[in-house]
Amino acid sequence: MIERTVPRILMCAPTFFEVSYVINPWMTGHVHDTTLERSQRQWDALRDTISRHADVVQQPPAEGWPDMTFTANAGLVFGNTFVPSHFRYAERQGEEPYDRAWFERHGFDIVELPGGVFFEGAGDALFDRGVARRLWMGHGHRSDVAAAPALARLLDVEVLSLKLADPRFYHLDTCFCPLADGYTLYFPAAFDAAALALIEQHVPPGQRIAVHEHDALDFACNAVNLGRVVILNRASADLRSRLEGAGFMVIEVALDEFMKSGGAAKCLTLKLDEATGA
Ligand SMILES: NC(=O)NCCC[C@H](N)C(=O)O
Repeated sequence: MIERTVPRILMCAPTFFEVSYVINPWMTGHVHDTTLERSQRQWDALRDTISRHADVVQQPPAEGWPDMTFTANAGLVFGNTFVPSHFRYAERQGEEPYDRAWFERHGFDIVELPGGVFFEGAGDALFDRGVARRLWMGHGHRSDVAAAPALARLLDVEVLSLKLADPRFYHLDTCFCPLADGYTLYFPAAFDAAALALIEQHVPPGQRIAVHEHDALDFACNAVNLGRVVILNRASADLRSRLEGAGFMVIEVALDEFMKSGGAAKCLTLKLDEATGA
């Protein structure tokens, strides 16, 4: 497969975005607390920023499915294969037919997980950017641990399972972000001891960028990495200088309207060219 030089990123406009139910701690106290004007403005800024480093492809939003703007959760892309999500909560399950139809229409091969396994796509499954065919998978809140061996078999990849321990960091992409050349941004306290040991075993100390709680709560790990660019909601001066020291350029885009729903930059995107590295 020929790898594209300009990555394609799937985004879905927040036309119908709102907080209308509570399925994670961030949503508590924010029901009907967002406005279309603010969310559209912040999403436009993210789209424009990403457009300078990638081609943004847009999926039409569907009325009645307010979290569909978080395209990371549609499923997992690997080469031309798409593994659709099976959402844990009924509040999001209605997104599934729209996502499946979009990927079918765009020529992806649809590969199914076994029935009854919850899996929330690239919210919980993130490819390493240093080691080919290595997938990090979070479980414990949304995705089932049973998705890990199934994905390993279906995609012929190594899957490293990480148990998430803090309900505020309910998807792996809220507390862990593989970056170019194997650098890894993560919030250690979001993981159980075995998961932390696994991270430390597979990511060399010089490539681990552990964030403090204040950065984690600002969704700094929920970053979009395109080459040497890291796009995120906010980074402290300390985190910014550590990322710059590792050769990354940090771009902040305020996304607080989406944080009321428990998501930020990475959740609002899905990379459509996930290299198979084979
Ligand atoms: N972390 C992500 O990948 N996506 C954010 C999803 C937010 C949505 N309100 C949810 O709880 O599923």
